[in-house]
Amino acid sequence: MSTLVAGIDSSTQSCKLVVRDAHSGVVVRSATRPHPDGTEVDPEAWWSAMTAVIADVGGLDDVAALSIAAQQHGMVCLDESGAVVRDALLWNDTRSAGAAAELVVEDGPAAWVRAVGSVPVASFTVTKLRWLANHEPRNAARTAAVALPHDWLTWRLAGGRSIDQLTTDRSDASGTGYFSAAEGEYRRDLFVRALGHDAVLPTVLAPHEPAGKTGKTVLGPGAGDNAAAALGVGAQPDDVVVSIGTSGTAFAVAARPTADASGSVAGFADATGRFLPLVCTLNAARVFDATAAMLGVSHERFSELALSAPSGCDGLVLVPYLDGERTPDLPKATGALHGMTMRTASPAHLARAAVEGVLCGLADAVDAILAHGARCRRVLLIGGGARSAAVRAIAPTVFGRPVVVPEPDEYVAGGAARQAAWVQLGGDEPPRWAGAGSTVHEADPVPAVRERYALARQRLLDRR
Ligand SMILES: Nc1ncnc2c1ncn2[C@@H]1O[C@H](COP(=O)(O)OP(=O)(O)O)[C@@H](O)[C@H]1O
Ligand SMILES: O=C(CO)[C@@H](O)[C@H](O)COP(=O)(O)O
Repeated sequence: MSTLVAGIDSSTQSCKLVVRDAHSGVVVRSATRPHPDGTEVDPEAWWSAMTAVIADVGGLDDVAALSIAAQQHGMVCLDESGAVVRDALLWNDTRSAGAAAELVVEDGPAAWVRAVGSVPVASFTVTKLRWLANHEPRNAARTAAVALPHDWLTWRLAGGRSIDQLTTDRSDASGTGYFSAAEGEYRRDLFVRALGHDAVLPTVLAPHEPAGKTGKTVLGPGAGDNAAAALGVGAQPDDVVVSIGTSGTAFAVAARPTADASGSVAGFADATGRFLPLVCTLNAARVFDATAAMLGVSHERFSELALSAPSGCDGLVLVPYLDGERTPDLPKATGALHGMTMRTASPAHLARAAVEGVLCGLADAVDAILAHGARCRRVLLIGGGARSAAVRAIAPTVFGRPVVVPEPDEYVAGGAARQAAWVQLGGDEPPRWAGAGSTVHEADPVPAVRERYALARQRLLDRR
């Protein structure tokens, strides 16, 4: 009988579960359930979605090991008894922008980078803790432990009773702003300075160290979703992965930590003991959702429209900061449409401007990763947005290089399953699974698209 393993992606918009054969990686069953909207969420909603997908696949009785990956940075505060203190503030909740600015001014960006490898922005857990201390001192005082979404879900699934049993992994801990990926240690001083007092932090497990059990199923340490995606897609050191999901991310697996005092590149850890320099934007696939909804069309029609407009949209440029922006750090920014004329006032131009605008932001992200030492043999494009034919076709014109699109799949859940297989089978490296098929998209670069975007973005910056 084959050995089965499972991986979960508790992402911003949904919970996905995939069961795979531990040796071959072949998918055996899968399920998805939605998460509620919003940037402030009761963790119980993640638990309900997760238990529902487990039930949907017929339970875990025949699953030897399971790992949970999840959206990074979310602040889950627990009291002494392990009860949730308040709704979790997610990575895309920008209310802590002022707290982030306060923390950066206190120490200076260079000191933050030396301490934890990143300059904190509103997404980072440490800024959310400072916001809590400033705005909800009673909730801050009740906080006896702070976990991330994947830590909390793993702990609950293990039947966690005491907050001392919380665990995490290096990849997710490195997104808190109080863990140094380079040193492999918490910076409790920074944690205490943000929250106002000390509290329990999850024990950081090694990349394939078990976190406990649920029934007979062994639980892996789990990971942040981007680190799990790197595992799932089998990223090599000279690959740059671009993910277009709720967030837009560009990241690479690196042997050494990065230190970007400008704050663009976050110095995260990966899920194998290496590093994961990463740039994250707040505006990605949901810009396509919003534009398609505005035009009253499906994703398929949106894609057809975008492909029917000329490259560069006759000068129409969308700076897509619909949710504010994280990179560049403009939490209060709004989107802007430049170059409206009688000619460009068409659904096709708007659809293409949305695709080009999101891709230009991600091309800047790729450049930032490369400027910090990553090599780029190929760009791998994943995430829900990569399901769009227009995105796949337009990406090489904007990135200025061929783009490899692995077969549409749940790469975060798949990476978590691969980690679970590693926990189950042991060894120095995660098991090798045959990679999914992929298509290579090539097109002549159109530098004018990025040039016009850069001008439009600068105009937005100048208005501030
Ligand atoms: N064909 C498509 N074209 C454009 N966007 C799409 C398409 N299919 C899915 N999406 C969008 O991708 C997003 C989901 O991507 P996913 O990577 O699963 O995100 P997350 O991990 O943040 O939940 C949703 O906003 C969804 O509407
Ligand atoms: O904040 C980051 C990375 O730093 C995001 O990538 C989150 O981890 C959310 O991921 P998705 O829900 O978009 O997959």
